[in-house]
Amino acid sequence: MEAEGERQWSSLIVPCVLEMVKEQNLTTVPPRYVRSDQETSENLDDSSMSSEIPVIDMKRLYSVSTMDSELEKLDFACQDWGFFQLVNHGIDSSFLDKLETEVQDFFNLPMEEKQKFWQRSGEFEGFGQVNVVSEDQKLDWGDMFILTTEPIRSRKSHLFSKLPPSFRETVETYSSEVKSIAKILFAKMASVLEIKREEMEDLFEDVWQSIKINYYPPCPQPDQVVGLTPHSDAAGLTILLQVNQVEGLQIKKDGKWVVVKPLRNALVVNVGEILEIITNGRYRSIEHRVVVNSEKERLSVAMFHSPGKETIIGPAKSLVEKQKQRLFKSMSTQDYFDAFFAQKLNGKSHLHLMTI
Ligand SMILES: COc1ccc(-c2cc(=O)c3c(O)c(OC)c(OC)c(O)c3o2)cc1
Ligand SMILES: O=C(O)CCC(=O)C(=O)O
Ligand SMILES: [Fe+2]
Repeated sequence: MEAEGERQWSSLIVPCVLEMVKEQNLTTVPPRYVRSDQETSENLDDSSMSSEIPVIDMKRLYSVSTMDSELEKLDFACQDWGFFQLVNHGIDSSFLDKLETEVQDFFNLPMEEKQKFWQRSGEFEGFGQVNVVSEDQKLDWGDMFILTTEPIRSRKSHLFSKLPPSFRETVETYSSEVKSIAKILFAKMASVLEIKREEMEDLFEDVWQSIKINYYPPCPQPDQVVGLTPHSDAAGLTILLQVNQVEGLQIKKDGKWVVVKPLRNALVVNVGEILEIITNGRYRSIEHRVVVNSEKERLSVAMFHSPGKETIIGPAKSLVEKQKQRLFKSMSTQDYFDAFFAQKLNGKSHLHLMTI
C-alpha cells in the first residue's frame, strides 16, 4: 500500500553493468546498449576542451569586499550556463577521499550483497535505473544507486538500516553538509534576483534531498554507448561531485557539447527545471550527458534538492510582479516528478508541462 502523499515511480529492472563487465570478458557491447539513437562524440566543441564553465568561490560570496562581484558571477553563471563549479565550499578534502573509497567498496560488494539493496517493484530507490519504461528501450552504460536523504522521515529504513555502518555515516554527513551549501546558494540566488528571502526559504524549508550515485564501468566500445542519456534535472538544484576525477560529464552550450573538466575537490552545481520555474525562466536548466571510456571507471555523486512533495511550485511572486509576465503554471512538486519519472528521458522534455 502507498503511504499517504506518496506515489510510486517504477522502472523496469535492468542488468547490472558492472557485474556484466566483471563476469564476461566483453569485446563488444550487447545490442541493448548500442546507441544508434544518440549522437556520441561528434559535435564536441574543441575550443571548450578546457574547463570553461564558471568557477564560483564560496568564500568570496561571504567576504564583504568580494561579495558583490561574486554574486554577479553567480547570477551570470546561472543565467548563461546553468552550471558552475563551486570551490572553497568548506567540505574537507580528506572526507571527500573517504567518500570515494566507500562508494567504490559499496558498488564492488558481491552481487548477493548488492541484491539486498535492489529496487523493489514499484519503487525507484536502491540499485537500478529510473525512466526505463519498455523492454526494448536502449540502456545507459552505467549503474545507479538512489536514496532519499531528506526529510529524515522519508528515508527508506529497509535500505538505510542495511547500509554498511561506515558508509551510512558518510552518506549522512555528506547529505547534511551539502544541504547546508544548497540552502546558502538558494539564499544568495534570492538576494541577487531580488526574490523575497522568506519566499525562497518557504519553498525549500522542507527540502527534499536525494542522493544518486553513478558508476560508469569502462566500456570496450565507448563510442557505441552513452553513460547517461542527455537530460535536464527535474530538481531545484543539483550538487554533483566528480568523485574520482575521471572526465565524462558534458553540457550542451549553444548547440555544442562542452566538457566539464574535473577540478579537484570542486562541486559541480547545476540549475534544475524547478529552479528555472521558480525564477520565471531567469535561470536555466541545461541539458547534460555522460560519455564513458575504455580505460577506467567513472564515479559521481549527485545530490538533488527540491521543495517538499506537497509544496506548490511556480514562479516567485516577487519576480512575476517585477517582470509583469508569468512564464510557467503552478503544480505540486509531487505532480512534477510524477510526469518526470513516467517518461523515457530525452533532453529537455518536461518543462513544457508547465509553460503557459
Ligand atoms: C538519464 O538518466 C537520469 C538522469 C537524471 C535523473 C534524475 C534527475 C533528477 O532531477 C532527479 C531528482 O531531482 C531526484 O530527486 C527527487 C531524484 O530522486 C528521486 C532522482 O532520481 C532524479 O533523477 C534520472 C535519470
Ligand atoms: O555523472 C555525472 O557526472 C552526471 C550525473 C547526472 O547528470 C545525474 O545523475 O543526473
Ligand atoms: Fe543530471
